[in-house]
Amino acid sequence: MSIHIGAKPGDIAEVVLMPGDPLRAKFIAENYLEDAVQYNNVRGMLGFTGTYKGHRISVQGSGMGVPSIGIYAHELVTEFGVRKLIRVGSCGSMQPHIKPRDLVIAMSASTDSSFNQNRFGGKDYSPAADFKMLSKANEVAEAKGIVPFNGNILSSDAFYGDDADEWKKWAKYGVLAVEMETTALYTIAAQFNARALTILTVSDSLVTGEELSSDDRQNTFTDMMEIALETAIA
Ligand SMILES: O=P(O)(O)O[C@H]1O[C@H](CO)[C@@H](O)[C@H]1O
Ligand SMILES: O=c1cc[nH]c(=O)[nH]1
Repeated sequence: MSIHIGAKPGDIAEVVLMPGDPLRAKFIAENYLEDAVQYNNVRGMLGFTGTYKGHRISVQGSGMGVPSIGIYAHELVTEFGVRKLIRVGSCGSMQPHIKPRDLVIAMSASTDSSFNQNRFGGKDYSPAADFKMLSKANEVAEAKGIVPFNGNILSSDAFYGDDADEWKKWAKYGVLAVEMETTALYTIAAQFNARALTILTVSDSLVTGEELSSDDRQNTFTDMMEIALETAIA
């Protein structure tokens, strides 16, 4: 058992899906995993292990934001031997051609967080996805008739910022969408020689103001979940 994950050695699979929302973790376990067993309820951050097409898979809520996923990713890799982490999250689109329910795969993650500046003495580290998993996720998506948008995303510390137009600078430089965790996930995976990928479903558009409900965000992003599961077992 680690400080934040109440599992025993061996309870967690080598590959873990990580939604921000612990109830999205429960949805994935209930709808896709066979013989799923809940191994964590510390702080209500649910974690489950089961099998998907005969392969052992875990799904662990990460909570919201860089500090929270930083804790869970670190403990999964260093205390439970996890080797592959796939974030399955929601995001806000910054580009007019990327609409609600579209999929975004994060090749890299820019950030306004100090997480890596602190780590690298003020210098700029570029957290990047695992290329093999990124390629596989695209292959799986295309086989389902889905063409995801691949590119740079923003991991922001603030869901509610002060300047309503701040996102436009990032958008001008080609950033596809905003979420709150990937910069830390990719950095921690790199630190411990593990592999990480973020797949996101667009839950709202900063361009048009459209947004999906909380229930949609928890229970309906099934294309993303299925692509992540197929990538996980590849
Ligand atoms: O839907 P999840 O995975 O939580 O991801 C996004 O949603 C949360 C904000 O509503 C942040 O965690 C952000 O990254
Ligand atoms: O706009 C959004 C939508 C989802 N997640 C975010 O962090 N921002």
